[in-house]
Amino acid sequence: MKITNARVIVCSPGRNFVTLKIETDEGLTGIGDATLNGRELSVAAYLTEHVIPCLIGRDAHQIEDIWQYLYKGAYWRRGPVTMTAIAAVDTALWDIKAKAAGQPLYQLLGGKSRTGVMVYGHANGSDIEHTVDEVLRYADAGYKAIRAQSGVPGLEKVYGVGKGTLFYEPADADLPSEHDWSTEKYLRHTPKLFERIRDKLGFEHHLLHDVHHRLTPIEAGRLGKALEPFNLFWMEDATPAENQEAFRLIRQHTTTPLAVGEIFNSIWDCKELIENQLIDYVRATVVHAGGITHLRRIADLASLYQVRTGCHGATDLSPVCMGAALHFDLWVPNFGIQEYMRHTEETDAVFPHAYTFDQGMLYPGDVPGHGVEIDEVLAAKYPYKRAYLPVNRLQHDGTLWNW
Ligand SMILES: O=C(O)C(=O)C[C@H](O)[C@H](O)CO
Ligand SMILES: [Mg+2]
Repeated sequence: MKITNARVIVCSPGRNFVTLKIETDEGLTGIGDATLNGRELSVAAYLTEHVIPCLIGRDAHQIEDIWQYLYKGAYWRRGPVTMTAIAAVDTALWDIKAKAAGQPLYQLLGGKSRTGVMVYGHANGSDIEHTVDEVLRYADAGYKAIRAQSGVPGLEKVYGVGKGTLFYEPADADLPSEHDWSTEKYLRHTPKLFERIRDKLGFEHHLLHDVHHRLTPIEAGRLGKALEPFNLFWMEDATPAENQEAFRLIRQHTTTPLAVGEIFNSIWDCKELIENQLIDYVRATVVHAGGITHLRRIADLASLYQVRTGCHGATDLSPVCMGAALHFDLWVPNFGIQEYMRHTEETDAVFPHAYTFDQGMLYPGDVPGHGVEIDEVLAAKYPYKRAYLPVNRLQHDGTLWNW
């Protein structure tokens, strides 16, 4: 089956998405997500100018060979733009292969390892009481696992706190908006938040928290220790992970489980973290980590060290990534949890999908392929709009910090 055509579709139904569509001489098509939040057009150009010309005429069934060809063939290897572009090709080809087989994608990976995919939702509020109410609302909606983020007294805007809707969207301005940050205020506040949530909710539900790279390793150790009585499922991105060794210091101080990896794009970003058992969950997902083909390699390495998966699933990953990730999740033996931030109605309309939510679980559906399509006519009604994530500056002197 030959690849006859491929094209990039950029649209903004509520937020920006980049989608690659591959066509074959047998009439089968497949799509892959290529969205890199805030840098969307770089991946679109990379695909259009540098990747698509290499695909035409190749055998769509040779997924591994095409993966190696694009990875080694680029010479430069790795990096978010390259790996997102490769992921889009890889996802579209798995979609085509599964459609050709007349099977849902999870069957080609090895079949179901579980009945459904446990997800966590995002509860957030302007203060502790508001966040507690939101957590209870998520519990009432059937979620078994809930991430809690709250506004911090004395800070105007913080990561993870939206405007009270289900659709938190941080890429909110055409140039980065500026937030202020105080580690001291955050560290004083966060244990109180989880104490109050456990008081009201009890211990039946999983609770998660995203530090979003804003602490140093020793501060993260302190927070992890302070959160131990509240039994977190994980503390995420406790410190920036470019230096994988940094996690050793956190581990020395706390038994709160650690998750990291939404910004990783290859196995090399997490090799030491996994081999030294410095983390418990790896958060890489299909779109930014080289597609199903590469994510599977990461998960297999992780399984040797009892590290489980916890795929990233924020709104900037399109329903195409979510669909593919759910097939991966249903199969992967060392599955942990899947993040699930709901997309807007406009987004869902542009990307009709087979996956469904019920009682805190997602199900990828049983249609052939990954089960997500794109309505190109509708997509054309939502042109690209530049949108950036915010930056953080230290409140006391304006130093640029991690957001
Ligand atoms: O979903 C999460 O855990 C995030 O940290 C979301 C990220 O801020 C978002 O995907 C950045 O584009
Ligand atoms: Mg995160």
